[in-house]
Amino acid sequence: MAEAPEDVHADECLSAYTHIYSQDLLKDQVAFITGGGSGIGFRIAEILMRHGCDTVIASRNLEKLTEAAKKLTSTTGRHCLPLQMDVRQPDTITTAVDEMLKEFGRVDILINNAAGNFLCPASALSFNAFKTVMEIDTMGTFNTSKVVYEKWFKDHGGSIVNISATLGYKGQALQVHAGSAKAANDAMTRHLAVEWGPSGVRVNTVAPGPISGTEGYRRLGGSHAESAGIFRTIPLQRAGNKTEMAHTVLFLASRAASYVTGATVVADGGAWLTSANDVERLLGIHSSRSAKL
Ligand SMILES: CC/C=C\C/C=C\C/C=C\C/C=C\C/C=C\C/C=C\C=C\C(=O)SCCNC(=O)CCNC(=O)[C@H](O)C(C)(C)COP(=O)(O)OP(=O)(O)OC[C@H]1O[C@@H](n2cnc3c(N)ncnc32)[C@H](O)[C@@H]1OP(=O)(O)O
Ligand SMILES: NC(=O)C1=CN([C@@H]2O[C@H](COP(=O)(O)OP(=O)(O)OC[C@H]3O[C@@H](n4cnc5c(N)ncnc54)[C@H](OP(=O)(O)O)[C@@H]3O)[C@@H](O)[C@H]2O)C=CC1
Repeated sequence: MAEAPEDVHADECLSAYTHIYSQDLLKDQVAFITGGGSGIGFRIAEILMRHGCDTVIASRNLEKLTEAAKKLTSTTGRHCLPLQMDVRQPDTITTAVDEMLKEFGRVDILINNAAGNFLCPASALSFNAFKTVMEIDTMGTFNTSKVVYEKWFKDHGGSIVNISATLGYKGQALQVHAGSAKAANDAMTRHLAVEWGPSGVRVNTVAPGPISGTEGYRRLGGSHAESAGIFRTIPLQRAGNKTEMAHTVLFLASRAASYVTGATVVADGGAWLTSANDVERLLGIHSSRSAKL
């Protein structure tokens, strides 16, 4: 199996991190990261901070965020502010963005990383379940982008990076809710890039494949897929890791990508190019089953 650079399963901050980009790439900038208290969002916060950035990590669970912010601050020496917020509730976003501007006086980068997902056959998916995932993934991305744009980016410019997924590129069983929501986000990226470009705002997306060491990966049967050898059918023959996603985000967020906007960068080891994305077949689950998974 092809080897993954950096630690594949580390839940803690990276102990021996090797810089790929200049360490002051984001010096004195501020990033707002939704869902930054865990998984890929946490690693994005860490890598951005290791490049000179201060961060706000925002989601629903303040206890988790506070613990994460402590770790991030002590490991990187930059300031991380944890703020409670639900991307489905615009009022909470407004309050969080106001608090960030009060604390830091600016924001340069927005990472729309928060999402909700589970495996469920379309026939068993309730109307409310589909709506819930659309509200978190798609509306949540729009809500947060709009608040940050109105309050800061409109007058100062900025960089937005959305986190999508390649799972819907060919269609995939048990994922109609998440695949639809992420596809809408890819379109949103292009629309907002066109509308907000004249204000100096770049809008891009990173589309991951299976990324190990997160709650999302566990929920979607990642460990099972791994031990069953399923990822060998991916061209790079493995799941990706959080650091690899964070590096792709860092590129798009930074001045290294100053002429890139409206782009979706696929970071999935080539997974969607092969026929290996038939989760139903690979995990031995049948969509005729009516029970929730
Ligand atoms: C990892 C890949 C593994 C294997 C793949 C194998 C091969 C692949 C090879 C190549 C493929 C290439 C790429 C694809 C790979 C990866 C997958 C891509 C995307 C991954 C995305 C994520 O990881 S997103 C992050 C995941 N994390 C979370 O979800 C955490 C946050 N989640 C939540 O808060 C909840 O789970 C929530 C989303 C349900 C929202 O909570 P809440 O607002 O409290 O809502 P509820 O009131 O609980 O529920 C609302 C309605 O939804 C129904 N529901 C809830 N859970 C389920 C379920 N499990 N199944 C069905 N329905 C559910 C609930 O009943 C409510 O509906 P009612 O009608 O009852 O009201
Ligand atoms: N892991 C993978 O294999 C893949 C992941 N992705 C994408 O990467 C991103 C991160 O996923 P991953 O790290 O795996 O998942 P996690 O479950 O670890 O992270 C999801 C984060 O979203 C936050 N969140 C969920 N709902 C809300 C909400 N309503 N308001 C604010 N925050 C919320 C959660 O925090 P809290 O509970 O505190 O609210 C949590 O921190 C997602 O966009 C996901 O779709 C894409 C493809 C594959």
